[in-house]
Amino acid sequence: MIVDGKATPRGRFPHVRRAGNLIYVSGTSSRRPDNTIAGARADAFGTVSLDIAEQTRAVIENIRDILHAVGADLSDLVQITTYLVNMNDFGGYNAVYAEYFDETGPTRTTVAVHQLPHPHLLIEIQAVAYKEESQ
Ligand SMILES: N/C(=C\C=C\C(=O)O)C(=O)O
Repeated sequence: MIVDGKATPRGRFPHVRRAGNLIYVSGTSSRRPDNTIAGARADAFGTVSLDIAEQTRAVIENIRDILHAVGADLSDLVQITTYLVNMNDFGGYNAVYAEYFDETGPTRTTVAVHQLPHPHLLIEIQAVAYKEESQ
């Protein structure tokens, strides 16, 4: 399913797919529908500054919007995989993450990757939720 109002996927895949009671959310970034990136800005000289806290918050909010489109919420998440470009961002990411989730929340794996699909992206999250179809 492609979710109205979210950034168009940059490939032939959906934002989200339900398989029975499981809901799979494709890797999601802080990209906005207009293809600008929350947590990335350039000054008058073109110097780019990237903010892991802002990007992490935007990613989680994007996932929340995508889950809402299929009748689920962040509280239904059971598993998260996070891709960071730089493990030096782990602390900033972890602090924002803790505003949304705790030890009763989804299992989590965080890894560093060489690159993400845009040079201004610091983080991408892929997630799985469990929500009974009839609910
Ligand atoms: N999930 C993928 C890319 C996501 C990019 C974005 O949300 O900006 C993919 O290429 O598999």
